[in-house]
Amino acid sequence: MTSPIDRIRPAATTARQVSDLAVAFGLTIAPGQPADAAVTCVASDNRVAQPGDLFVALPGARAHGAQFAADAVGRGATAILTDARGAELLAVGSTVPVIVADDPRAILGSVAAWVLGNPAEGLMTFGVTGTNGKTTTTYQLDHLLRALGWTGGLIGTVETRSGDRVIASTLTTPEAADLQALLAAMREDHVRTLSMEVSSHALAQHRVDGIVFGVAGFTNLTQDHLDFHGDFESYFATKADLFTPARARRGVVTVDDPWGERMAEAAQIPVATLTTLPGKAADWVVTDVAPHGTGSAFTLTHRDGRTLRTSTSLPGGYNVANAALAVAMVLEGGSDIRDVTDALAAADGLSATVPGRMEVLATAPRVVVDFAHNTEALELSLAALRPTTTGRLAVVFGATGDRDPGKRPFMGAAAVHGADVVYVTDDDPHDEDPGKVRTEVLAGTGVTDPGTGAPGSGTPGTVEAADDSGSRTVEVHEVAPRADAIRTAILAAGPDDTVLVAGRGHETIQEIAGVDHELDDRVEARAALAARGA
Ligand SMILES: CC(=O)N[C@H]1[C@@H](OP(=O)(O)OP(=O)(O)OC[C@H]2O[C@@H](n3ccc(=O)[nH]c3=O)[C@H](O)[C@@H]2O)O[C@H](CO)[C@@H](O)[C@@H]1O[C@H](C)C(=O)N[C@@H](C)C(=O)N[C@H](CCC(=O)O)C(=O)O
Ligand SMILES: Nc1ncnc2c1ncn2[C@@H]1O[C@H](COP(=O)(O)OP(=O)(O)OP(=O)(O)O)[C@@H](O)[C@H]1O
Repeated sequence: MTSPIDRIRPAATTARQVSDLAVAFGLTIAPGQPADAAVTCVASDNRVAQPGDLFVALPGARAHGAQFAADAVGRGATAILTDARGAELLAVGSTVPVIVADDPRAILGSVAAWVLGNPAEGLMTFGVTGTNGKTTTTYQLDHLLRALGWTGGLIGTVETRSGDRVIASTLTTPEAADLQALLAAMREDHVRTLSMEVSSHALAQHRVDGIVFGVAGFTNLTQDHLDFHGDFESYFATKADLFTPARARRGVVTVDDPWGERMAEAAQIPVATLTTLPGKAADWVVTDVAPHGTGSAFTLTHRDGRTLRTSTSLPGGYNVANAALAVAMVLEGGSDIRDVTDALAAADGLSATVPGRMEVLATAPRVVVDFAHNTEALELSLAALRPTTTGRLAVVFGATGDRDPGKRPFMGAAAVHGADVVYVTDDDPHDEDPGKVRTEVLAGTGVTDPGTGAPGSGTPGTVEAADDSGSRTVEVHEVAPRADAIRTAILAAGPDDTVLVAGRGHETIQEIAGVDHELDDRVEARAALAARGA
C-alpha cells in the first residue's frame, strides 16, 4: 500500500459551470454560499486537490471528506459536492458553491465524467475482473495491444500508466474522481487503449461509473474479500454487475470454474466463453499446451474456426488461462486474427514481465516471488512450480491481519499440500496480533509444534502429506518477522530447491499496528541470496 498522494491528471481541461452541473444531475446548490463557479477537474481527497477542482466530500468509514474541505479550498478547489451531513459540517464559512446530493458516491463517476468531457469514450477499454489473474491478464492485454501498434494505458494493483507517465498504484481500481482524471490525462497523452483491473470493491463503490467497457473479462472466482462482501453470493453478484449493459458492451468469461459458468449465464451482455480444460466446450478453447521456455505454448481456437498458436513466458497452467483471456478479449474487441497472430509472433508471445507475479530472482536455488495471497492462488503457485523443481519446494507466506480470517487455516493446509518445507510468517498484520494470525494459519497445517527454522534448534514440526505421487514428510516452521523467514528459507535451500515467497508480490510497505514499514520481498530475497553467495 502506498500513501494516497500521487495521481496522474490532465494538464488542461475545459471549464464547466457548477450551475450547469446542478441542472444536469438535478441537484441543489446550498443557499448562503456563492451560487456558481467554474470547475475543470474533480478530486475526492483534499491531498490531491488542485486549483479549479470540484472537491467531492464523501462520507466514509473513517472520516467525512467535508472535514478536509477547507484544506481542499485552500489548495484551489472552486466548488464542493457533498451530502446533507457534509453540508452541515461545512455550514460555517464555505467560500465556494456547495452542491448537495443524497448519495454523492453514487453519482461521483458520472459527475467526474461530465466535468472532464467523458474521457473514456475516446479509448478502446478492456476491463478485467475475477479473484485471481486480473493484474497478470491486464499486463498481457497491454503487451498485445502495444504489439498491435496502439499506445496503451494501464490501471491496476501494481502501477498506473498513461503514455510515459507511470506511478505506483494506491488501489487496484482508483476512486472515481481519480479514475476520470486519469482517463482525461490519457486522452492528452494520445493513449488509444486501456487495460484495466476492475475490483469487486470498485464495482460496489461506483468507482467505474462513467465507463462502459468495450470488452469485459472474467478470470475466476474463489474465496476472498468476504469480510467486505459478506458471503459468496454477494461477492458473485458484485462481479456480475460488470457484465451488464451499464458497464460493458461485450464480455469474455473463463468457464474453467463453476462460477464462470454461472457468470456466463447471468451476463446481460453478449459474452463469449473461454476454457482451458481439455474436452470442455466453449466459444474459445485452449488446446495443445506444451512447455515453452519458462512458460507454455498453446493453441486458441474459436468455434467458428479462427485459430492461432502463441505462448506465455509465465509458468503454470493458470497463466495459460490469463494469456488466453487477454488474446480472446482483444479478438472479441474486433481485432483481426491475422493481425493478432503477426503481432504476437513479433512480440515473443504474451511475454510481459509482471512485477511480483511469478517473478524469478535466482535459479540455483530457484527463488520466486509471487503475489499468491489466498488459498487457491497459493495452491496453484505451488502446483505450477512443482514439475520443474528437482529438489525440495519451500514456501514462505503468512495471512493478512484484520482481513478474512476464515481463509487462514485453508492457506496453511494448502501450503502443506503443495510444499516440502513450509515457513509460516507475517503478511500485513494491520491491527491484529501477528502471533495470533500465524497460529490460525498453523492450525491448518496440522502442526502444533513448528520448528523455528534455525539450524540446530531441534527437530522441526513435521506432518505427513499425501498426494498422487505418494506421501511426503513436510517440515513446518514458524519464523517472524518476515524478512527473517525469507532469509532463513533461502539460506537453508539446496541448489536444486525452489523457494516460493508468496503473498506480497510487488508490495513495498508492511503495515503493523498503523505504522508503515518498508518491506519488499524481492529486496529481502536478493539480500539473502547475496549472503548465501558470501
Ligand atoms: C472499503 C474501502 O474500499 N474503503 C475505501 C474508501 O474508504 P472510506 O469510504 O471509508 O473513506 P474514509 O477513509 O473514511 O474517508 C472518507 C473520505 O474522506 C477523504 N479523505 C480522507 C482522509 C484525508 O486525509 N483526506 C480526505 O480527503 C477520502 O478520500 C474519502 O473520500 O475510500 C478511501 C479513499 O479512497 C479508500 O482509501 C478506502 O480503501 C481502503 C483503504 C481499502 O483498503 N480498500 C481496499 C479494500 C480496496 O478497495 N481494494 C480493492 C482491491 C481488492 C482486491 O481485489 O484485492 C481495490 O480496488 O483496491
Ligand atoms: N488465472 C489464475 N487463476 C488462479 N490463480 C491465479 C491466476 N492468475 C494468477 N494467479 C495467482 O494469483 C496471484 C495474483 O495474480 P494477479 O496479481 O494477476 O491477480 P489479481 O486478480 O490482480 O490479484 P489481486 O486482486 O489480489 O491484486 C498470482 O501471484 C498467482 O499466484
